[in-house]
Amino acid sequence: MQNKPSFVLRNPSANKGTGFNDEERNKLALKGLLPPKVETLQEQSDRALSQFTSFTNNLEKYIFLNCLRDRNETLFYYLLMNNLELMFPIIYTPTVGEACQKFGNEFRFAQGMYFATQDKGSIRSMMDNWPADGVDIIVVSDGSRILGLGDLGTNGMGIPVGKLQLYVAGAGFHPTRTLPVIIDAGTNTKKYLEDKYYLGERHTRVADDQYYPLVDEFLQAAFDKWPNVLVQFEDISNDHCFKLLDDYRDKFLCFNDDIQGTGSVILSGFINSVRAVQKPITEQRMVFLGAGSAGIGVADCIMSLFEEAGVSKEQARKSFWFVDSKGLITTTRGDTLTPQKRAYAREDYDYQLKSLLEVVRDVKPTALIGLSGIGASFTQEIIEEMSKHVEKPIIFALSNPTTNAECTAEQAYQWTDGRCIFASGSPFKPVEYKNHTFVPGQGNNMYIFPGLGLGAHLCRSKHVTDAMIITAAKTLSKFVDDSEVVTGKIYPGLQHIREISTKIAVRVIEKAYEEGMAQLTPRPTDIEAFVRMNQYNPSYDQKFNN
Ligand SMILES: NC(=O)c1ccc[n+]([C@@H]2O[C@H](COP(=O)([O-])OP(=O)(O)OC[C@H]3O[C@@H](n4cnc5c(N)ncnc54)[C@H](O)[C@@H]3O)[C@@H](O)[C@H]2O)c1
Ligand SMILES: O=C(O)C[C@H](O)C(=O)O
Ligand SMILES: [Mg+2]
Repeated sequence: MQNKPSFVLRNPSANKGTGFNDEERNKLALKGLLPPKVETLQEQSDRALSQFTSFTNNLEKYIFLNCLRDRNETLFYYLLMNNLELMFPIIYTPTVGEACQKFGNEFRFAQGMYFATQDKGSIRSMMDNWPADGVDIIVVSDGSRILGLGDLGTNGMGIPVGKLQLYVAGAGFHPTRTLPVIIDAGTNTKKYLEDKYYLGERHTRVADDQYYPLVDEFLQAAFDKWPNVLVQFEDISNDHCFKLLDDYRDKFLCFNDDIQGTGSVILSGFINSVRAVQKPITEQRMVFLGAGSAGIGVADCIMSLFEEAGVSKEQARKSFWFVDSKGLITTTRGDTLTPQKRAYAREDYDYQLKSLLEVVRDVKPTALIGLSGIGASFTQEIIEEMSKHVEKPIIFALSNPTTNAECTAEQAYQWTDGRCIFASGSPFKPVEYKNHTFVPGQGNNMYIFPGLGLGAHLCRSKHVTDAMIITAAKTLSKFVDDSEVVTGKIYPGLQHIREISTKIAVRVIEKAYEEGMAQLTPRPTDIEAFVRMNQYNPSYDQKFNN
């Protein structure tokens, strides 16, 4: 069967299904293998949308979409790009979280590549098995911290798959040139180790002396095989992710989405929140719940606003309070702090504050930023306490998926009597409160990584720099104008993601040339036209024309 031309019907990147016209059906020996009617992409998409909407369960919708992608990639991306707001919450956060948890049970076909501890020494040759001609972008996870759901091991594959679908739909990477990867270093989640359907290596996580060499071998192999590839580290637990970023950010074209992508998207939301509340950054008092990869990444990015305001780092740090599982992070609480936590540890506390409520009472914050993974941790008491002292509280419940959000949009608007500026990591529906419709913003790194990645890749940047991350944030913030900001809107609608990603890519490329990072010569004269020319758009036009 594989030798017959009709195998094209089983090749998702070549398949058009009923979209093959008569000439193609003759040429490719498809006569009789398809129903007679020749359909347009739009007609196929209409049917697929009606099939999609007939499912009442989100996981079934997820499975339907991924099976569609496995049959006809063009149709999948056409459908997705025409229904972004409806389908992003399915292929991405929050439904992708459930899909990962049930990955072993629902497995139908393999996507991407897996490199496990047993593969040590063979990774480079295994990469030759990847069927595509080239790879422009890899999203790699070890499954150790999937959203706020913990260590899912190999089940985490849904995350690289979903992120790359956003890279294609959101920015215009070519789908056949994307590669989702899982590095399987085991899992510490007993439930999966005992689950007969679990598909990963069945052992607890390997120690660092095995872990780091495995990741190193993967990276060396990837950049050897695909020298111009961009690698995005994703959902890697904080005992490893900071070191990996430090070790490789100046060696390879790579970045960590949870540290830097999140930093950038929340910096953008913060820039607009400051516009909305009309209080300068120097008057903000920020309490963070969670001091992991995302919390630290966000604070590091917000620091840039203080720098621009001429405030020293030492002084700026006094505007941040971090709470982790042990309470307020101070230099005096008697535990050993990681370097990232030490940088924000308060030196001015000779007493212990163990709970978030105590910290909120003590600090009277203007902004409360949740990146803890702990659902419902912004209680009514905490939010009401905060609201007593600030006219327009900034409340970001950023943990994913929805069940892990620190509070819901409805709770935030109700408990602040409609006064808060709210954003969440997972999408919430608009909230009706006191005859007003509040539209919550989605502070999710999905607004940043597609455009950042496209820009860095297209200009062949040597590295992803802090300046590019900040530029991406500022570019995004400009998509919300002053009249919208005053209403509490701090992020643009998802339907604009292509335009946003295009503009971010342009600004990132300009920054890369300014910083001497871009290796593409000559520099394109019209960078925006260059970006647009290189973006994938799903269409049947280009196929089988010769
Ligand atoms: N919205 C976004 O774009 C976005 C981006 C990245 C991460 N996130 C979400 O943020 C959450 C955290 O991600 P991360 O990468 O920082 O994880 P992490 O494991 O690196 O950090 C979690 C932090 O929360 C703290 N914590 C845990 N339990 C706590 C408790 N009971 N009380 C107070 N603090 C507690 C931990 O001490 C740690 O500092 C996840 O739910 C993730 O989905 C959202
Ligand atoms: O995946 C997301 O939705 C955002 C983020 O990268 C996360 O880990 O929660
Ligand atoms: Mg992530």
